[in-house]
Amino acid sequence: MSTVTTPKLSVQGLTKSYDGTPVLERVDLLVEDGSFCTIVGASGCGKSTFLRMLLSQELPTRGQILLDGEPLPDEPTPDRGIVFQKYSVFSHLTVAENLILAAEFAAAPLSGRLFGKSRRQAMGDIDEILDRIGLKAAADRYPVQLSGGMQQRLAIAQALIKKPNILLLDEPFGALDPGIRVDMHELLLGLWKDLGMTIFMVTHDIHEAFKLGTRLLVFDKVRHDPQAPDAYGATITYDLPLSSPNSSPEKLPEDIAGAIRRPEKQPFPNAQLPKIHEERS
Ligand SMILES: Nc1ncnc2c1ncn2[C@@H]1O[C@H](COP(=O)(O)OP(=O)(O)OP(=O)(O)O)[C@@H](O)[C@H]1O
Repeated sequence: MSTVTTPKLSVQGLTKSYDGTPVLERVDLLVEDGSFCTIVGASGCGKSTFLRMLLSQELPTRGQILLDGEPLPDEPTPDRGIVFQKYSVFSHLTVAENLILAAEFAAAPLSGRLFGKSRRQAMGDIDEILDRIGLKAAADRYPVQLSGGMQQRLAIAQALIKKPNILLLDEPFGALDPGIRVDMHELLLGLWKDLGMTIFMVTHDIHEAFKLGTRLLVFDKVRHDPQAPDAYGATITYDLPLSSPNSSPEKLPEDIAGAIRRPEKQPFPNAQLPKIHEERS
């Protein structure tokens, strides 16, 4: 007897336009709980917009997103955390104080304050997270006293304090040196495995996308009018499983690699439509 499981996320006919200009068109996607989806695509094709819709920071123009089979709430909720390339932590608060503030707003969005048992619980969570992400010794430092990698650890901790089961990462390591990026990859993979989150991560680094993801989503336009470059939006043109040991960016078909490299406004090199949901051999 087969059992049917509800996907963690179901994206159905998602379209987003700004002032009538389409950015994303008819995006369809089913994502299982615990997946690590890496997202690549030309600059300006709508990757961040897609993440903001998963967070409910933006509402779709058409279509819908279901979370555990239910329509996504209209507002961001603590079960969905986000980390940006440059996170604006409060510079006048220490590492620990920044985390306390994040915990307070997650637990008590209206008052922004925690008292008694809830506060003790939050302090325990903060201690555990600081330990987990290697910032315990820096708990009393101010952001200006942290390296870039440490600041991104703090940004990740701020998202994790809300105990999200979906973590959205928008080029989180884009500003870091290559050596620090490798450390951050290990940290992120460890957190993903231990905490069982579903992750969506936008990156411009195809090697990073292959190394971290269980699934690669390529955003691109399937229709393009050279006379009207903004006439059509992007969608998911390739959806590749990355679990095979043979997965490698070097084996990427040239039309996918080209879609990732191509600046968004540049016309398509040929009129051929990319194949959707193609799997590599
Ligand atoms: N709030 C907004 N109002 C109007 N246009 C917007 C808004 N947000 C994004 N856009 C436009 O939507 C398009 C997609 O932007 P988005 O930031 O999602 O792209 P991206 O793929 O994440 O780009 P990049 O890789 O350069 O970060 C861009 O043309 C952008 O100018």
